[in-house]
Amino acid sequence: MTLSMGVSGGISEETAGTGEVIFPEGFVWGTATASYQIEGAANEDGRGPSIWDTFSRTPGKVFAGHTGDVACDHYHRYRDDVAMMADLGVQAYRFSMAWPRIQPDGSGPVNPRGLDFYDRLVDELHGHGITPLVTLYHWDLPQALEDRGGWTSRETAERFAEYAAVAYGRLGDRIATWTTLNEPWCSSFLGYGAGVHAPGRTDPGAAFAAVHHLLLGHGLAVAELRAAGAAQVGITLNLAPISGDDPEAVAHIDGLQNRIFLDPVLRGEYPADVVERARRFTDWSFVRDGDLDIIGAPIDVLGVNYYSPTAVRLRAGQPANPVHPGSEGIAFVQGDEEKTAMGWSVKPSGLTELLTRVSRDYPGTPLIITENGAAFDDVLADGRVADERRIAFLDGHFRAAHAAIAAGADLRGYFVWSLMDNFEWAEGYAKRFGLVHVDYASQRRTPKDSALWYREVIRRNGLQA
Ligand SMILES: OC[C@@H]1[C@@H](O)[C@H](O)[C@@H](O)c2[nH]c(CCc3ccccc3)c[n+]21
Repeated sequence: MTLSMGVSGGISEETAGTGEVIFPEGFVWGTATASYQIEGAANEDGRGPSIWDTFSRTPGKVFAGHTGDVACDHYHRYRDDVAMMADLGVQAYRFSMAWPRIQPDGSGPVNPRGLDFYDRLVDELHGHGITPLVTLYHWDLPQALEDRGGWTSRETAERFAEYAAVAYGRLGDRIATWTTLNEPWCSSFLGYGAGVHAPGRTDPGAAFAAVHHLLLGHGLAVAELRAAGAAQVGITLNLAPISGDDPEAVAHIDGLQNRIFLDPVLRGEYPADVVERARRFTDWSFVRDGDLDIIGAPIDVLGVNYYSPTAVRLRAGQPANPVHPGSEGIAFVQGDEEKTAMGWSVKPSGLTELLTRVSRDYPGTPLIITENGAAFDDVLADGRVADERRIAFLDGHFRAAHAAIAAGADLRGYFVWSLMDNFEWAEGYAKRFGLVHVDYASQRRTPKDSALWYREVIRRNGLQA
């Protein structure tokens, strides 16, 4: 079953907020994880160091000095984790491959034991009837490449395409859907601009160069995957609806958050307003003739990660937000909506707004929600986690996704972030996004109430009244 399966079947009468909601026949329900966040075994079987191994060891960068050295020990526990997914009725599983397992130095020699792990994982998934969806890059760049400029260097884009070909060569016969990057916005603006993610650089000009080379890597990898016969290729972008009274402020942030990625990938061009505003930080000389044709090569599916909307307003004297270069005078504001443990506003209607906007402005590309979920302060008591807030969060967002489908969005599937609690980047293990609770001392997994609820949603292909 590939995710490009045409959806058929009627849409039940939309009843906002309550009432029965049934998704189209063939809609795919899944869960998502990422290599550095769950695998552990950081120094095992030939894996090389990544920028997150380096960053998490840099004092002050990650909560309490947490690292991904052990994480959920998924590298050793994957069989039980896959069996747990099957028990939860999960139909598809989005995971990422660790480039440093497959090419420890990011180029040249391939580490067969690294490929062997994903071989075993994919066979385990198929053995349980779970469809794999792979992300080739979910932030764990081999450190050796960062030592040579990382994503600010064109060479990294070229090495990424070679890595994609190596991964496809071993697993292309068993993985139908290949997404290249997870959230180039994070890799570039958090990693090279604000410095709050690996590699921890704080240089807006470097961030724009990283944007381009990440996108170029995507395009070069798509060409390799197509040449090798991949059934479905795509990319995952974290996107958000941007609201505010000042059109210029909204356009500025919408440009940096959304259009700087959507336009190249789906239209083969950078948005002119973003290019102009960025000239304070870069001369864009890293863009070469033909690059945008490579980046804009057609894809089969766009992964959308949505968590929370963004609201902005003008505020005199407001310093620039380091994540958004050039955002002087623009304040990021939050309404009085409920907040998650990350401090993010809970606004399901933002998902409907986002999906309908993408469908309207970038028609013709099927969408899948590759991440949506929430961290709450879960409590394990008597072998149970009564995470009612997560159930309410997901219920609301599933209804919002259904409303987008009813409005014409070509949405094919939904992957809840995350299968299990895991290493939440700069927050370490302090934030829990999982449908399944992980006790890191014992590595015991406990499906939360939300996991049991999700099992019923999947069985019903929708929500009860
Ligand atoms: O923060 C929850 C998840 C991460 O665990 C995933 O690895 C990552 O793909 C992901 N992206 C987002 C939205 C963008 C974002 C990420 C991290 C920090 C702030 C914003 C949320 N999440």
